[in-house]
Amino acid sequence: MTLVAARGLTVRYGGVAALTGVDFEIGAGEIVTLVGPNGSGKSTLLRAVLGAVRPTAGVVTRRPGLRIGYVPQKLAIDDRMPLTVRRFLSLPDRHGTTEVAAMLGRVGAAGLETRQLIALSGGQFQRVLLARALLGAPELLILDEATQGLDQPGTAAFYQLIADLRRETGAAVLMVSHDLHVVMSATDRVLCLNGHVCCQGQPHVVTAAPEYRALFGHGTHGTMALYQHEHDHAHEGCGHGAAAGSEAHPHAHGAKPEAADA
Ligand SMILES: Nc1ncnc2c1ncn2[C@@H]1O[C@H](COP(=O)(O)OP(=O)(O)OP(=O)(O)O)[C@@H](O)[C@H]1O
Repeated sequence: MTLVAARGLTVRYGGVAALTGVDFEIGAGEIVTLVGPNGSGKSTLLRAVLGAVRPTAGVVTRRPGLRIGYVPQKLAIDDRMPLTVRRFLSLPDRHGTTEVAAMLGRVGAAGLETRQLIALSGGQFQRVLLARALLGAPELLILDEATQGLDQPGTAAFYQLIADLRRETGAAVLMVSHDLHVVMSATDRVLCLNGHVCCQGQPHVVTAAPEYRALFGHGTHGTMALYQHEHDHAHEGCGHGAAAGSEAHPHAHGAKPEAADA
């Protein structure tokens, strides 16, 4: 079942074309990762899916009544205003003490209820934001570079948590990530943007090859980041220029898998 679909989505900010003619959809329970260089329209696509930005042309359709949970890239907190984690998690919708405690436990942030929001570490704060999004029982969870500022073990653990949550709740996940080598093992589909859709494809997790395990370690469950995708056009600026009319060709893409010995 399709949760959100965009057809011919074009977004301009004044004279700047952020997205041009993007076709996109995400189905129930699917994990889709958006990749692309800075300024390639990733956040704009998320915002269009959320309904926070209006298409200049094209349409975005959401399944009626769709519950969306959003974990922003950053959240400006006024450090003059005291705000505990518990209060924050009950804004705007109230949630009971038990429910809040259980959700904090689920995201690996147990016992933080009475802590001040501004006193949390980067990793704790991201987990609290995730808890807040999950308290709304979303059918679609949207994450915009949610692991910014986390170290590599923290990042890997965060994506593992996302994959576990998808399995438990059945929620679809749409996320922007620069952590290609880490996120691939938890992704069904990758969409490479550069103002338009450059390419997309399924990640192919390689778990069996002992030489890869020896090289890349077991930090992300012994998996590594490789995926295949198909080109049907030439393009520049995505870091993998293909000849015009080239045929589908599997290859490693983006950041090289690195040693993950967490
Ligand atoms: N509110 C805005 N007003 C004007 N231009 C904007 C606005 N938001 C984004 N843009 C422009 O639209 C383009 C796409 O921006 P967007 O934030 O969607 O890219 P991104 O891929 O998420 O970038 P990054 O990886 O740096 O976060 C950029 O050229 C950006 O400068």
